[in-house]
Amino acid sequence: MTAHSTAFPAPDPVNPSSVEHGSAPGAVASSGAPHRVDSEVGPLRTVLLHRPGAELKRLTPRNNDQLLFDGIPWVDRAQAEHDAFAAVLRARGVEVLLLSDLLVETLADSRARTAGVHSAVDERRLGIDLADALRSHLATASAEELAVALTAGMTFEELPAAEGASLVRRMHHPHDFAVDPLPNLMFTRDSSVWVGDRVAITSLAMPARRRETALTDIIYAYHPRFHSAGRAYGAHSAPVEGGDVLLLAPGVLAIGVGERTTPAGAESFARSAFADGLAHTVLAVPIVQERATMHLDTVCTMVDRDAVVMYPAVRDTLSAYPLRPDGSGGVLVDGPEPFLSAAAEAMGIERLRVIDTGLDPVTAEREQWDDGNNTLAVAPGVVVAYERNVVTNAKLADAGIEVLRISGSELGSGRGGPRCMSCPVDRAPLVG
Ligand SMILES: NC(=O)NCCC[C@H](N)C(=O)O
Repeated sequence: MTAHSTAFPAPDPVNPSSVEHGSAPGAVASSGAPHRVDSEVGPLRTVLLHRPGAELKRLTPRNNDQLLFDGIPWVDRAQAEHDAFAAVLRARGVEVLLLSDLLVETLADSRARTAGVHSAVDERRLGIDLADALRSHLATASAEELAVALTAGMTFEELPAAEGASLVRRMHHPHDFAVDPLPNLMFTRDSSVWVGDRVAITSLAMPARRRETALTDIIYAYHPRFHSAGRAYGAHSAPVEGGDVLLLAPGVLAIGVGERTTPAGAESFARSAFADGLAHTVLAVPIVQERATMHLDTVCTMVDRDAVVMYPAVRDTLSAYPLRPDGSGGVLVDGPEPFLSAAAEAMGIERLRVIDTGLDPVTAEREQWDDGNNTLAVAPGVVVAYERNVVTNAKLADAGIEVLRISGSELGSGRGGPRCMSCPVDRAPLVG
């Protein structure tokens, strides 16, 4: 493993994001890193996916609600669907990075191992003795074994055998989780987001997902490919999830505020982006606090440099509070104003087009639930979408958008589509 040499202080192994990142909270000097994302639709060059694995096998009818799944996926089929998704991207020349591969490579670094073990072992749940035993066990596990424990979790019956009596072990059911699984890890969009040449480790709102950012944090801190990448935003700040962050144009962000991202999260993300020179305008966009609209990207995604696909039910009501820097480290707040005109103004275009999906309200509601509006652009006017959203896809095609259809019958049970399942790490700039 390459030595961890950066232009900024080495992270604290048990808390990589604790590094002091420059002037504003979460800010560092520009790294000149080779990764950069300035828009939603610039030709996609590199993307981070997570092929679902053993963590999905932890889902049962007793825990699926708490673990944020609407059903119990058929795991082999979900993996096949995900492989097909990755293949579609590769066929378009996209470099696909798989989170588990990066994690195993990262865990070759002893500081990453320390941080990974620290994130997984919860002394409040295990008690001192069991926590110590688990730490020792994981400390000697191979990188591959540790990566599985970190992603799929561990049950009490999977803990290493121990001498003596432990009340904790004796009173827990053998199938209780000693380390929680992370079945939502495949929604890589939410746990980190690139803005310009910096990566923000987000702050996830739901308890079932919080530990995901420990993994993205150590990957970006210690993987040789990323360890010099600049950071944006503070990983332990107010909740912001990547599904709420849309890069409408270079310097223009929209941040959904609803079930996941809070007003404080949107405001501090904006403050950090302004301090780092990553944005001149952030639109804070209120969305209904419901599961169906958990993130902004469940109702609106960009399909071209000046066009979005949007859930018709919100088209006329979506609003925005434009935030701009006040020049002395603060944030000026305007609005609320209609989202579409506020976005167009900030983007410097005459109009932000909404592809007219013209759906009847029932079909629109069904296809929104199945992530019809959650498309991933691989280039301007070219998007990946779930094939099941037949009507939305047909309307997109009618409007001249090339739709690369993928199957999501099993993947969709986690309530996330192609955008949710992808974290763009590098996009070519938009020219012209
Ligand atoms: N950006 C997204 O909309 N991500 C989908 C996340 C689905 C996951 N089951 C969750 O509830 O967080």
